[in-house]
Amino acid sequence: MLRLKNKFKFGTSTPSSSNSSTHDKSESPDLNSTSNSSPRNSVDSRRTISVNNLTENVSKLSIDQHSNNSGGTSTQNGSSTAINSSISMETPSQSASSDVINEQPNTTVISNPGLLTVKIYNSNNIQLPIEINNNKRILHALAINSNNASVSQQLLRNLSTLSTPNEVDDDNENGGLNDNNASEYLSGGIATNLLPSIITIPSENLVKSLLYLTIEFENNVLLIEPQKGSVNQSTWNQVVSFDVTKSSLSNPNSSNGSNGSNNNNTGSNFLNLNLFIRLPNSLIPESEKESKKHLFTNYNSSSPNAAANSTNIGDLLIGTIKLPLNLKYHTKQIRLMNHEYLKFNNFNLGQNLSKEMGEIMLTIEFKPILKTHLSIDDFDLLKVIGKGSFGKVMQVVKKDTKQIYALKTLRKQHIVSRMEVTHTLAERTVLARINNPFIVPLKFSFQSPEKLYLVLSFINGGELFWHLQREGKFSMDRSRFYIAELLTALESLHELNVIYRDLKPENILLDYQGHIALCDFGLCKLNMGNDDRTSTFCGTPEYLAPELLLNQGYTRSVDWWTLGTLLYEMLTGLPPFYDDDTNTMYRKILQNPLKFPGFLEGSDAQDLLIQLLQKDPKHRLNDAEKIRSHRFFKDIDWQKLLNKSYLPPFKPNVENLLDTSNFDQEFTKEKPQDSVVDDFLTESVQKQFGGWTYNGENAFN
Ligand SMILES: Nc1ncnc2c1ncn2[C@@H]1O[C@H](COP(=O)(O)OP(=O)(O)OP(=O)(O)O)[C@@H](O)[C@H]1O
Repeated sequence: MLRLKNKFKFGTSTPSSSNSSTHDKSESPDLNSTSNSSPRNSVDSRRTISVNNLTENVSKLSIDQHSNNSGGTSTQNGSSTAINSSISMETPSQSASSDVINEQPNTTVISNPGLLTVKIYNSNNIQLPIEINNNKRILHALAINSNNASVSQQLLRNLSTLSTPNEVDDDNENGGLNDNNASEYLSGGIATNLLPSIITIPSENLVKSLLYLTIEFENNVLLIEPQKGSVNQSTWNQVVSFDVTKSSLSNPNSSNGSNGSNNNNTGSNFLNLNLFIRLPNSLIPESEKESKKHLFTNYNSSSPNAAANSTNIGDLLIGTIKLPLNLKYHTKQIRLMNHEYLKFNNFNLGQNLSKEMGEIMLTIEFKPILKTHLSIDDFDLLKVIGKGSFGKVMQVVKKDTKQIYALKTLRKQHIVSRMEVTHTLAERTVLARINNPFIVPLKFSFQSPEKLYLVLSFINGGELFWHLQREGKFSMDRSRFYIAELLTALESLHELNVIYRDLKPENILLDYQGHIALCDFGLCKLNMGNDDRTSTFCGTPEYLAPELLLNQGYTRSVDWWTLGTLLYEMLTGLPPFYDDDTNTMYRKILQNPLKFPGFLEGSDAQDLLIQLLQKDPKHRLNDAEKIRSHRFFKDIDWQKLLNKSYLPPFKPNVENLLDTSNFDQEFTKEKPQDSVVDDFLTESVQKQFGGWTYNGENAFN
């Protein structure tokens, strides 16, 4: 059975719309009805239900078409105004709402936002973490594709003298020398030594460079290739830049909890460099493919393509550099590192071994940017990549720094008329506060009189929903990896007293490397302490926890129920109580026992699922630390996970940061434009959006 994606946010259509699904909290599902209101195979079968409960009701807001419009820009008057207006978010009409973080009036501005520039000069002594096949033919092919004629000639000469006629080619039992199989194998470890030290790096369009380096900062990943040289020694001469905003302004060492799990300030404050080699498959011995598979970018892919081509296990990770950056307090341009060599380490060679794999020379500079106001004119619009409930999501490039971002636009009038002001502000507030490596980072937010804009890191590996649909289900290892990253994301939200409430594959993106990036914070509930209860009926039908359906009030425990539901769906292909008929599904969630397919019987996963999918929240595994300690995760080193030091088991097919092939063509073929709208909102309505603008300056400690 397959389900299609929910494209509409349930409950955000206009109240007058016949299709409106906005329920008051008192509106609990009619469990006696058998109406097929959410057919599995209809486009809206995975819809999010968003309901404003009475305390969240902002229905007092109205659009006065006749009043004078002076709002909208009034909040963009500089940093102190931005902070003040952020505090004044709790306007009279929202004073009863608890969906506004109680920010401290005396919060200090801790730094300026700015630009981080990394210059990469050259790398030396790069080693390979595996033995490679002594295959002369492949080395020969690489040599003739080399961009360095003299090195190429030298290698070809060396290769001819290194022939070992005694080595027998698999395809030629006579071992004779002929054009097809001429002594393809070299003796001993010659090829392993030759490759790093002699093979030059092809640079013609036809052949990709053997080496490439990914540089990641706050989930923005850039890929660069060397200009010339050998694998062992190459010249890069590349410059890359990153916008620095809130998450990079905090001290990376300040809040790594004692158990290595407190993660509000981990991960994103580091510059991560990963050096890979595109090693031809025929150079990788089968034994190395098996024993070192975790060093390859697609080691555990369960995709049909990977199965069909099991020899393609991806690129090989040579080593990693993880550099903590403390950019606090720099008000002037500063050089943080000047032509320094940093060592690559490989942490995945087993038994807690970390092996040096060579070095690279860098210069790192930080330059504060004092421009405080952004507008749509600061961006070039590249592609439409999605549609949200209140507007488009576009791939854009920031004109000054050339950084690629996702720009989410939200039309104020739609937000107001659908009574979603509180949820919308909550989304911006959570995104600005949170700092977890598996949550899509907010870089900036700004507004015009008609629209709100969120500038987010552009995550282009596709939705987890899409990958799950394509592959049916995921392997145990792959599911564990995603669930572990999501567990830390939910935990960091809970540490901020935020409930997420809408975990589902549609809201989970995969980044360039295959790590999780949780997005869409439109249903978050703020100021929810450990045992605080709320009662808004919202979420997605398949993922609703029993206590939410019973309308008896619920706590943050609903997020652990949804985590269990998601794990079940990843492992089996469907959520645990799935039914085409929504009300039947609700009844099953409330009444049916949890059933497992045979392959899960007796597994650690089954035990964890039983504990997460307890219908009574009192009996549920409700504590992030306890979940982490469950034996399902026994092999996970959580600090290593937070450091993104595990190579993801599946690498999405992404060419580069501009690549939009993982997005629906329905969107990408649309012309990207910021549509002109003629909405008119009163000053009091504009005031509701006062705290929206964010450029890193109003970061809070
Ligand atoms: N940071 C991002 N990088 C890449 N694509 C993104 C990003 N954010 C959103 N998208 C794409 O845009 C689509 C719509 O975005 P989003 O999920 O935030 O909208 P939505 O679910 O309607 O949001 P809302 O519930 O706030 O209306 C996503 O499904 C995703 O494909």
